[in-house]
Amino acid sequence: MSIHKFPQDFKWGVATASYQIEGAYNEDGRGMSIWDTFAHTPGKVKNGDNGNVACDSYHRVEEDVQLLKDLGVKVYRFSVSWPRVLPSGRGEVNQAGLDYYHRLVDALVANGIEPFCTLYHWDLPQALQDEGGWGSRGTIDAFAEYAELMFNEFKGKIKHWITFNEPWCMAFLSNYLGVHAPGNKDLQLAIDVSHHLLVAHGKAVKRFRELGIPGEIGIAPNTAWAVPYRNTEEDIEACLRIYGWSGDWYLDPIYFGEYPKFMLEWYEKLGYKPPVVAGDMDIIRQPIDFIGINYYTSSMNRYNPGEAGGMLSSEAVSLGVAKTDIGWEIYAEGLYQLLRYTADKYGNPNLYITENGACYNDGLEQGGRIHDQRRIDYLAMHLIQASRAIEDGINLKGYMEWSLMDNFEWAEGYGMRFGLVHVDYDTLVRTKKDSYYWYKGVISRNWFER
Ligand SMILES: CO[C@H](O)c1c[n+]2c([nH]1)[C@H](O)[C@@H](O)[C@H](O)[C@H]2CO
Repeated sequence: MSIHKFPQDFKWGVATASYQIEGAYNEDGRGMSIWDTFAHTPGKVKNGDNGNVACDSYHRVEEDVQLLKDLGVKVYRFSVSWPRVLPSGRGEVNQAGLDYYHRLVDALVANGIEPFCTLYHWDLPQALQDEGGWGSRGTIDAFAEYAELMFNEFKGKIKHWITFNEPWCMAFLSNYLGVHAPGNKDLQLAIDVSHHLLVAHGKAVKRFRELGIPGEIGIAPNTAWAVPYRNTEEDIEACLRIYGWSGDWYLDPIYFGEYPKFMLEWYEKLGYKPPVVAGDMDIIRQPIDFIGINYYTSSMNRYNPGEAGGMLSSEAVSLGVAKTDIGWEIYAEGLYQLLRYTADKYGNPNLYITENGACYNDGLEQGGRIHDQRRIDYLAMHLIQASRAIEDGINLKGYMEWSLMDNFEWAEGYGMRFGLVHVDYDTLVRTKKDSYYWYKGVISRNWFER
């Protein structure tokens, strides 16, 4: 057994997202989002589930903040529903929507919890999608205006801002693989979306600085770590393309002002390239204050130019390790390797783990307890790697567990549970799981033994 410690000012937290927990999809002036449209389309989400009610957090601010307070978190990462504050995506503001976020932020601050705000966690106003969505350059300025509204409205109250959650999901999972809203399957569109969201990110950061907003701003890519099947140049490059797809493609333009050359050449060989307009790359490369790392799993990849290798000629093979209930392989070492790679490549910037967690569908047992020991084991394994990274000089500043509570798991619907708190979707009763109490102990001690 060893003791795993964390710095005194380490920012312990949990994370959620608007469409996954809020519900109240058509209340108090909220506009429709692409996820309302997608989830209401038969066949898109398992069991026909949708976020109409979700965890009903829109009506349960005090109850949820009490869960956060009891947990002892220092920060709470949540996202804003863009169509709840700007029903048409731009123009007329919905004051009731802003008032909801003021209630949430004020309750957090009153309880000594720092709000960590994600501006965009996938719920684009449908009105903007109707004009081309992220495939259109018009959405760039719409996002910048939305960001400016939120910066001015919450200036001094919210001091940690994330522009985008998981650009790769916004672009490729949603517009090339078609698994998420709006469900397109078009590689050039996905490359266009990636570029437009990067320009939008840069414009928002630029306004954040120009407005003199106190605090910090960053972005949270989803970074799929890949381990080479064989120690050959072909397999190593196959892994670099996997990471390049989801991480470098976004972080290189921000940190270096250019797309990763090896990925540009890969796409150009296939006949695709980003729609760069003069001045775009300078806008994108606004300095940011941190990178948010969302880590859940890794893959083992090998070069395969055939169909099994897909667009990247990179085939995933099993790591041969245990999987969570959503089928993702558990590979905590991958978190360390990812943190190391990111620190070495981008100049050891401030990092937060903005998401890490596990899907285990343990249910209520006699006596109302939920014994999710597998989640405790998963969290412990990954926190060991986080502590190791800090000891090795990596500027890891905080950890936000995914998720505070079970919630709408996108195309999987409500069947996949990631929460420290169980939600009964019939009654909306929240029940703290064993992992909630374990994590509460880690936070209060700032160390744990394993
Ligand atoms: C490979 O996992 C991805 O990085 C990822 C996993 N997750 C995410 N991104 C999203 O940011 C969350 O909204 C999901 O609920 C959460 C759990 O699926």
